[in-house]
Amino acid sequence: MKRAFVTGVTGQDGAYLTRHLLDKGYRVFGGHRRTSTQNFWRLAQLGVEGHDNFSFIEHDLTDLGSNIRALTLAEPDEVYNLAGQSFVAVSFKEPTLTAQISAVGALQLLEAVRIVNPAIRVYQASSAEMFGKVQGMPQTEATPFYPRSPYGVAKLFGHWSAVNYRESYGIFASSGILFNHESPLRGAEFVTRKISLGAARIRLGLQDCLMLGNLDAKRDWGFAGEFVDGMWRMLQADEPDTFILATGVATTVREFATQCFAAADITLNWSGSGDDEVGRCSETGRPLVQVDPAFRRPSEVDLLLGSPARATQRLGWRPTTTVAQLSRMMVEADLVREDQGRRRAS
Ligand SMILES: C[C@H]1O[C@H](OP(=O)(O)OP(=O)(O)OC[C@H]2O[C@@H](n3cnc4c(=O)[nH]c(N)nc43)[C@H](O)[C@@H]2O)[C@@H](O)[C@@H](O)C1=O
Repeated sequence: MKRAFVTGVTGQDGAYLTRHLLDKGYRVFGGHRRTSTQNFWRLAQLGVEGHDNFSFIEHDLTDLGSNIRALTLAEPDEVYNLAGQSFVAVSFKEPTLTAQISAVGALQLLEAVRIVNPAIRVYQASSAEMFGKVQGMPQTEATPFYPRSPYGVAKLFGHWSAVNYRESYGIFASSGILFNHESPLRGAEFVTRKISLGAARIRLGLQDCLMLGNLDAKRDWGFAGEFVDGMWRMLQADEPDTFILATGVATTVREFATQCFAAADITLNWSGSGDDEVGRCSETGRPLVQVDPAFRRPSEVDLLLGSPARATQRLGWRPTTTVAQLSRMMVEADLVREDQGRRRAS
């Protein structure tokens, strides 16, 4: 039975990956940092919490001793580093914390692997945010990096640390440069889930209007449930390397909102521009989506579009969920959850 240690197990990717590994017969240890309110809803929803082959390990990525302790307890064949401060907007407000977790934390984990057992295979969660102000289209593993946020800068440090430990110590450390990947388990602060939740709540009469920032930003959005399989495949390859996981299709925030509202049976008509742009209900003319400049960022990543060609050729990884299917899946899940919440409240 293979053993895996997953950091950041309570997040969207941690939950999907752990489910994936359990389905493949792994014994999985999930690292989580104690907080005053527990955050296990994703693990409960996927049937991970309480599974015979799953255990939690209390763990702090930024603490070398904690990393060594976790690896000594779990004795893993594979480590997946998914822990981090993953919200780009917050990284502008908490840049040092972001760097401590996503940059230095990644290094501390690699260092612990080197000390405890250099034969452990490591997956480092890198990010398309490292491409930032993009230097090529579509972005490939050869595209130069140009991060535009403290988050992107921190992720770049983690990425190069993985490459460096591969080259310096022969550690099997693969870096997955993942483009945006979403699901019904996404946190509500990220734009896709904010929109799917807003569309569902407006449909159910629980909310009047949805406030967004930059509607022109384009992202390459895929389904997180498929991306975790790409992570796993990276650690089954003959050689460690850097791989992009993306769909190769980019969509604007505006178009994603249009699709989500359509999935909630509401047609949006857009008018105006800049901060005055409005998405109105085609039947009533009511403004349902408006712009709040507070949701704009000090520096924006306008467009991310990745090529998954290397992952397809070398790992056999191919995403199949379209952005239309993704938006529908997310809205349908939010309609059910919000309706259940409404019934419980009444
Ligand atoms: C690859 C990368 O992917 C994610 O980072 P992100 O792309 O920043 O994700 P997001 O959903 O916060 O923003 C997407 C776009 O949408 C724009 N946008 C407009 N209006 C709102 C708005 O109201 N809220 C938010 N959050 N964004 C908005 C926003 O300005 C940006 O252009 C993380 O998983 C990250 O961990 C990661 O690695």
